[in-house]
Amino acid sequence: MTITAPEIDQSAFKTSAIDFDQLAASGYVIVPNFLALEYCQQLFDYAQQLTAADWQQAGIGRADQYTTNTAVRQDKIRWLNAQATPEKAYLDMMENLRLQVNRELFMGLFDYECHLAHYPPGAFYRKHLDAFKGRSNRILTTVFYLNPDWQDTDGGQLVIYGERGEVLEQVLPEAGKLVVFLSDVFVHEVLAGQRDRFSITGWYRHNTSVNGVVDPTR
Ligand SMILES: O=C(O)CCC(=O)C(=O)O
Ligand SMILES: [Fe+2]
Repeated sequence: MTITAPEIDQSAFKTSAIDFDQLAASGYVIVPNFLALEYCQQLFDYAQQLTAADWQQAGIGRADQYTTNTAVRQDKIRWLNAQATPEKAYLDMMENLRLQVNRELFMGLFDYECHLAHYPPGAFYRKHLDAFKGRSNRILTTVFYLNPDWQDTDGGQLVIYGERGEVLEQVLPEAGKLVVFLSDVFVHEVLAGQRDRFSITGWYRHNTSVNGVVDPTR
């Protein structure tokens, strides 16, 4: 079954349909034109005008286990928050999607965190899982791409691997495309590209707070 997201308010982006049956059956789904290019361009332009001070070197691990390791990943990131208008529009859109996923697949997703990512030419992110079974509350990964006119020859593919290490998908980071997958199931990597590559990566999470102490988000 396929449903279309209702528009939640004027500021929210209008999104196109996601095939929830496909997500349920294979654990991932790729939606080529999730968001209309005009909205995508707004996010792309916003990312372009950010300055060096707005970005941080991406790291690995969370909270006290956080380290930066440029042999593993070389992107720069910026966590989104609702204070900046284009960031809020994206967060609203993904909140809307959270409610849809819970309605369609009963996943009990509790919240969402996401960051912009900038991979300069040559930057990569080696094979990894976003979550380890039982050790993370990250349930569902979303990656949304902002890059207009991205060509095969630009590289920068997201490669998604299956259980036996076989390549399931090679995804070009084209503007408007959304990829959703189970965070603790699919090993994936970002290949080096020829151009600056912009995306928004996020995670829907379960609530693992204990005695009212909320699990750290990052
Ligand atoms: O940008 C992508 O295609 C994937 C990024 C990723 O794997 C991550 O940030 O964990
Ligand atoms: Fe990842």
